[in-house]
Parts: sequence; structure tokens; C-alpha cells
Amino acid sequence: MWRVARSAASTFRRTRRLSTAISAPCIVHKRGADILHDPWFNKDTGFPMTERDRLGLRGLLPPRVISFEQQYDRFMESFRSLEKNTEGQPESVVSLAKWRILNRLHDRNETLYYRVLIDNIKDFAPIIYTPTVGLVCQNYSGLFRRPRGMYFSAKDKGEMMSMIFNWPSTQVDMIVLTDGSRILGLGDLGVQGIGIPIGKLDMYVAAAGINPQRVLPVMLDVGTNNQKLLEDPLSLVTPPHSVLQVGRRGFCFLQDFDFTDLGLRQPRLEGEEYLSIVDEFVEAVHARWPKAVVQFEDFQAKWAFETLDRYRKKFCMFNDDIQGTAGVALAGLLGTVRAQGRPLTDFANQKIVVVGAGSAGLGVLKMALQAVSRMAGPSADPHFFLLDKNGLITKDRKDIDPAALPFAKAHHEIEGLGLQEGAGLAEVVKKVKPHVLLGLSGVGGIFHEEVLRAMKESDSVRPAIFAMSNPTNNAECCPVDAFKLAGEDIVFASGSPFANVDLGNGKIGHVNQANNMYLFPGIGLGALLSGARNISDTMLEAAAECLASYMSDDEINRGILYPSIDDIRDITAEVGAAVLRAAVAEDLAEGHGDVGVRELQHMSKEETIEHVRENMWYPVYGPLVHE
Ligand SMILES: NC(=O)C1=CN([C@@H]2O[C@H](COP(=O)(O)OP(=O)(O)OC[C@H]3O[C@@H](n4cnc5c(N)ncnc54)[C@H](O)[C@@H]3O)[C@@H](O)[C@H]2O)C=CC1
Ligand SMILES: CC(=O)C(=O)O
Ligand SMILES: [Mg+2]
Repeated sequence: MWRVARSAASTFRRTRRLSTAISAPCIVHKRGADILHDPWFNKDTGFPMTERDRLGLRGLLPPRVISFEQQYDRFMESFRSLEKNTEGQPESVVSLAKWRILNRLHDRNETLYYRVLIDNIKDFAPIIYTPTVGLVCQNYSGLFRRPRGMYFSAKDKGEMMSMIFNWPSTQVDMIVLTDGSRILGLGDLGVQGIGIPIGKLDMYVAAAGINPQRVLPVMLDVGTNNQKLLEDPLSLVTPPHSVLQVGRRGFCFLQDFDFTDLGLRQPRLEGEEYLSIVDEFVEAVHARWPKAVVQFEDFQAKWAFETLDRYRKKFCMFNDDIQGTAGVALAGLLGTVRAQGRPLTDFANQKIVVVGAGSAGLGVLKMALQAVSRMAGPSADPHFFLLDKNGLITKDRKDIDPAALPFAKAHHEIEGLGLQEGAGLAEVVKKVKPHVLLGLSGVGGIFHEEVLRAMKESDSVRPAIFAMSNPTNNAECCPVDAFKLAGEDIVFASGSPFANVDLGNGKIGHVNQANNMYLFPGIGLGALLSGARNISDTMLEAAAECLASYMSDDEINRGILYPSIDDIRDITAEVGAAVLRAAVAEDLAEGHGDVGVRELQHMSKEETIEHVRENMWYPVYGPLVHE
């Protein structure tokens, strides 16, 4: 059994879980074919005979009962043969074929789907999350088969309070919401952006053990400013050739695809009209599920900041691109200080060039500034340099974004370096000689040869290059170029996964994945289990510190800043516990379920971690009981 196991260690982990997993009975209000068509309850051929009798399934399935393990093996076999059969095909073709086989299982049998996802997270995260999820969003209207999640459009104004009750689950714990306006580095994809909340919530189930019956992906469709979607509803954002090639290989067929965009065909709402839609949605959610945690995802910067300010004190919500990214980047930046053999307080002296002054870049700098102030006092003078598409941002910038103002350089700070307003990236890197170059620009390849070579002259013994933009093609540089041009001693991180680099002579250039996936599941889980009224900066700092301290000195010395994605449940349990404890300490916790605040207050750190672990859902076939 478990032929897919890649190592003895993972086989052991899986076997242990199998034998200790407790399968509580689950009440269903359906019978017969309705159960087979419901992915929450469907076990395919895995229904035991007693259950088939009890639920009116006898005769609706072939007679042989197939065990969960056999179903798992069969799925993995078909996945591996798909890999084999698509060898040599263009990468987009292979990725979409893999996404489709997983998506079909997701739509049919969630227990089996999440089990294969959890056990093979390293292989499957790049399919259900970045980078393939970007390709899926770009082609979403064509790939659409069954709805998943909820769609609230500008046309639903006045109806949302009743619409929210159309969702079939009585309890929802986690909601991921997008308006599709800035999907990864791919821009405005309108309603097609729904793939992102779905992918993020898959990570919530896999990493944080949120019960998939209690998650809700949401698309707020207020129109799109993507001319292609507006003007040419019969075309995809990317040409459908990849889909056609998959068809020729026999995995899907051209006639399967309906190339019609599925969203509102109108320009995006702006100003008060826009906000009134978001207000109505947030109030409807709060009315039905007052303790649900809401994650805002991939909103264009102006609305990302505005909605965060507007709701963060009123509801339990956070913006992943601003706040989750900031924590992951800060943890990585603290790791690079350790990798240089410096004490953590030296972070205050690091020269950091951030390229991209949007929701992510500004979020990172804001959190980094808070960290420097904690270390060196409020009068600390951090050495941060911020660039956007118009180059270095200084106080001379006309119409400067108020959110960027705290990081804009004054004339006297840069004149000694010979820099001025709007200086280009290569010039800034050559003159500043930064310890860290961090990209959150969404522009693929802007850390070009001249920039990377300039990093070789960094004042750091271990310069760090973070090319954090997603998906893969939007990364500011690839690791092979970074190690080749900036030197083998660099520390490297990217937002989407890349393979480690073979540097020859047995040396490996380690590629870290600096992605908010290491924090958002723990932030959401910790907030949920604490019953926090809202998500404070202290809770977010606790998450970042927990991630930063997770790695051993040996790993850090080898340039490994983040845990392996195989350990994502472990790190999420620790982050969740850190967030929970911070909420309790700050008096923001109200308890969750039958665990009240007093009980949470009395838990030690280890007990809190154990409590978080025990509350993680794990996919097993439990007995179904009809009511
Ligand atoms: N690794 C991770 O966990 C995360 C990665 N991201 C990625 O970061 C990227 C940016 O996201 P947001 O900040 O939300 O986008 P945004 O659209 O709010 O900001 C982009 C910024 O980049 C700047 N920019 C554009 N072209 C540039 C150029 N040629 N040179 C310098 N700056 C340039 C823009 O002026 C703007 O300030 C996206 O690709 C996204 O996928 C975002 C969140 C998390
Ligand atoms: C990872 C993520 O949240 C982004 O690229 O937007
Ligand atoms: Mg995002």
C-alpha cells in the first residue's frame, strides 16, 4: 500500500495518521444519489455495505468496496501516468492537465482530494496554488465546469443579506475574498480571479486543517477594466492553444470548452459605489457567521489599503498581500541577518532596496520599520530604499502615494550617494550596495544582468535576493541567474517555487519560497481558535517571529530560511498557537466553540500548540448517519 511514498519517513507519518485518526460520525441530510453527487460526503466506491444499506446507496455503485488506501493509490497511479504521458509537452499544457485531474477529484470526493493534497503537498501546491493557479485564472472561463464558492456582483446590491443564506453549510470559519483586480502579477482578471480564493482555501485545508465544509471562496464581481475581457468576450486572456494541445493528447476535448467570459461586462465600479458593495457583503457575512475570519486577497493596492483600514477594527479580517506577505518577508530578512553571522539587532543596519511600492512592498516596509523601531527605538533611522515603476521614490516625488511617504528618501539622505528622485534600479543598487534586494513589482526579469552583477559588490558578506513576484514568469529574476551573476554566497528566495541550483563541486544554491503561504493559514487558524474580535499588529508580529525562529542555525547557515513545504502543517500549528496566544495576551480573544478565554489563558505554549493541532481537520472516511 501507499506505493507513492517517496521516503520511509513520509510512509511512517502517513501510516501513523491512519491508525490514530478518529473518525467521528457525520450527520447527513441526504440519501441515495444526492450523497454520491455531494463531494463533501461522497466516498465513491469506498462506501461500506452497511452504509450503502443505511443511506439508500445499494445498487447505485458497483458491488466491490474499494478501500480508501486503494482509492488513493489508484488516483496517484493515474496522476503519475498523466505525468508520463505528457512528458515533452509544453509546461503550460502539463500544468493544466495536472490541475484538471486534481480539480475533477476535488469536485467529486473532497476527502480523497484533501488526503492526496496533504500527503503530496510539495508536488501539488505548485498546481493548486502558484504558479499554475495563475494560468487557471487566465483560462478560468474556459475551464469552468462546476461553480465553487459564491459570486456577489454589483447587480446583487440590496440582495446580499439574503443571498448569503444560499450557502449550503451552516457554519463557515474561513472566507477568502477577492475582487479579481490584481491577480498575482497578472493584473485585472475580473471574475476569473475566483481561482485564487479557491487555491488559498485549499492551502487552508492542507496547512491549517480547516474543515473544507467550513470554507467559503468568494468573488466580488464589480466589473473589470481588462479591455480584453470587456471587448472580446469570446477570447481567453491567453490563447487557448495549450488547451487544444491537451485535447489532442486525449485529456480533454475542444468541444468541452465554452470560451465565454463569465463575469459582469462593465468597467469596475469606483469610489463610494465600490465601497458600498464591499460594505454590504461584509455586513451580510458578519450577520450570518459573526466569528468567521475574512482574508482579503489580490485587491489592487488602493482598495487593499482602504478596505483594511475600513474593516480591521470592526471585523476579524486581514489583508494577506499586505500583512501575510510582510510577515513572511520579515522572517526571511531576519534569517538573512543570521546567515551573515550577525546578531538580530543588526537588522536595523541592513540596507534594503525594495522594488515595488504596491500593497505587498509597502506592507513589507511597514512591518520592517516596526521591527527596526522595536530593536533600535522609535528614533531609529532604517536604511530602506523604495522604487516603483518611476524609479527611486523621494520626497521630491509629485503626487506621492501617502502610504509610500514614510519610505521616501529626503534629499540629504541620498545626495552623498549621488542619487536623486526617479533613479533607476541598476544605479540605485550600484550606489547603495544593499544587503538585500527585494522585488514585489510583478515585473518578470527586472533584476537583469547589470542589477545582479551589481549585487556582487554588496556591503554584505551574504547578500540576499528576494524575487517575490508571482507567478513564475513574473519573478524579478530566476535563481540560476542570481547565483551565477551575483555570486554563490547569496541567499535567494522567490515567491513561486524553483528548483535548487547545482553550483558544481557538490555545492547547492538553496532556493527558498518566500510566499505568504507560510503565514496566512496560521494567522487565520490562530484568529479563529482564539475567537479574536480583530487581528492586531501584535498578532501578526507574533506570526512573523514564530516563523523567523523556526529554523535552526545550521539550516540558516546553509541559506535555508523557511521550512520545507512538507512541514507546512507543523509550522502552521506553531504560527497558529503564537497568534492565538498574542490575541489572548492582548485581550482580544473571546474563545472558540466550547473552549473559553479562561481555558486559553491557562494553556502553556506547548499546550496551545497541542490544542491547535487537535483542532486541525484530517481527511478520513468517517461513518455517515442519515438524519
Ligand atoms: N511572494 C508572496 O508571498 C507575494 C507576492 N506578491 C507578488 O508581488 C507582486 C506585486 O503585488 P502588489 O504589491 O500587490 O501589486 P501592486 O500592483 O499593488 O504593486 C506593484 C508595484 O510595482 C511597481 N512597479 C511596476 N513596474 C515596475 C518596474 N518596472 N520597476 C519598479 N517597480 C515597478 C508599481 O509601481 C507598484 O508600486 C505580484 O506579482 C504578486 O504576485 C504579492 C503578495 C505576496
Ligand atoms: C502569493 C500571493 O498572495 C500573491 O502573489 O498575490
Ligand atoms: Mg495574493
